Order: sequence, then structure tokens, then C-alpha cells
Amino acid sequence: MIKLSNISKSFGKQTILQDVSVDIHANKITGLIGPSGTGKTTLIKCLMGMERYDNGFISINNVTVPNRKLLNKIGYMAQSDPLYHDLTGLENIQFFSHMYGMKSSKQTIKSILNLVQLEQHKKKLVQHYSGGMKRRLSLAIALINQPDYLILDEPTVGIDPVLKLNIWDQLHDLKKDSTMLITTHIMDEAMRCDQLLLMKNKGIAVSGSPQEILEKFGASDIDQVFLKLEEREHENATSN
Ligand SMILES: Nc1ncnc2c1ncn2[C@@H]1O[C@H](COP(=O)(O)OP(=O)(O)OP(=O)(O)O)[C@@H](O)[C@H]1O
Repeated sequence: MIKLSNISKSFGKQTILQDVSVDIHANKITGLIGPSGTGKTTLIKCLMGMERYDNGFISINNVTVPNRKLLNKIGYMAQSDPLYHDLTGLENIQFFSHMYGMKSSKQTIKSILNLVQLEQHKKKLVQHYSGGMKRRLSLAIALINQPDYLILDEPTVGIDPVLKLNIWDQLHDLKKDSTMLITTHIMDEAMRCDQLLLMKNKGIAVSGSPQEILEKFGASDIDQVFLKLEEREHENATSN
């Protein structure tokens, strides 16, 4: 389990996260969604140990973050693709796999490359990959070590609809052995998550399964839930 307790984080005078507490459970896909700039990536960077948080604590499997030993248990896909452009797709996968102390079998690499539909392009230099191909390669790198924890920041941006559905099916298969946290802006993807965390106003405004949240707000989609949250805020502000 990933546990965030009373996390606060500011950049200068701008408070991004305030007193955020949440448990992210194993064997589920948890979706972190919210308007641009609400702090989704900041939250993920805090739990990856890439940003220092100001207050509170984060633990993964009862180990306080940051901790180097946790790193090879986590598959992380950032929003930007930290790939080596002078290496081929295959060489990138091998490099990152070795970096985390693993030696993935040819079979594992092949099945991951097939999953992201890059098997035919594995010998091409990454500098010649399209944006979507780079995204898919980053996803392959996050998955290669079959990590216990998968943290994916907008993993399907630039990926075509059919492959996207395929990837979601695979993620649901993989969740039986892992804990997953995924950020997305795409509302039909949010509906594919088992649990949602809706970020707003420096914290998690609503959590629950997509269905529970829709029922609670009498909404037909998650966009409407955000609209209703806005309306409630407006009503509260005007009645005070
Ligand atoms: N290193 C930094 N220094 C200063 N401000 C930062 C830094 N990183 C993020 N911010 C600010 O923190 C806020 C939250 O950014 P963050 O990237 O976490 O949002 P997000 O919800 O992931 O957005 P998006 O959905 O657009 O990716 C933004 O206002 C951003 O400008």
C-alpha cells in the first residue's frame, strides 16, 4: 500500500498540496484526476522521492519515502520521456532494465515490445521515433521489471485509441500483482479505473469508485462532477 499522511508542498509562496492524506491500495488501478495545475505531478514526484515535501509523511509498503531500495520496486513513467535518443528502442529498454539491477529475458522484452507495438521498430534510433512511439517506449520501460508499484503520469497521451484500449486491458491484467497510480485528463479513461481521486483546491476533494462518485453527485460523467463541485463552491462562497 502507498500511504500519504498530511502531505503539504509549496513552491515559494504557492501552496500546491495542503494536508493531503490518502491510501492507495494494492491490486487496484487508482486514477488521479483533476484540472491542469492542481498538483497531480507534484504529488507523484513527492511519492517518487523526486520532490521534497514540506510536511507529513509518505510510505510505500511501510517504508518511508524517499528510500533508494524502493526504486527498483517502482515502475515510473514521467510526463516527459527521459529516453536516450542515440540508442535504439531495444537498447533503451535493456539500459533501464540493467540500471534497476534486472536482466530481463528476451522473451519478457519481446512481449513488452509487442504490447506497446514497438517490436518492429526496436532497432530504430529513438531520435527517429514519433511522439506516440516515445510514449509507448517509456511505458514499456516502466513495465519491464514487472514492478510491484506502477506510477504512470498520463501514460496514454499520443497513443491511438485501439492501442489505448489494449494497454488498459493489460493494465487490468497487471494489477493482480501490483499497486497502480495513474494520472489522466481523459474522462473515459478515468471510468476504467477502480478508484478515483479527484484533485481540487490543493487536495483530494472526492474519492471512491467511478460509479460511487457519479451516484453521489447524480452526475452522468466525471466532468459533471467537477462542474458540480465548482457550483457548490460558488454557492458556499456567495452564502457566506
Ligand atoms: N519545480 C517547480 N517550481 C515551481 N512551481 C512548480 C514546480 N513544479 C510545479 N510547479 C507548479 O505547481 C503547480 C502544479 O503543477 P503540477 O505539474 O503538479 O500540476 P498537474 O496537476 O500535474 O498539471 P497537468 O495536469 O497540467 O500536468 C503548477 O502551478 C506548477 O506551475
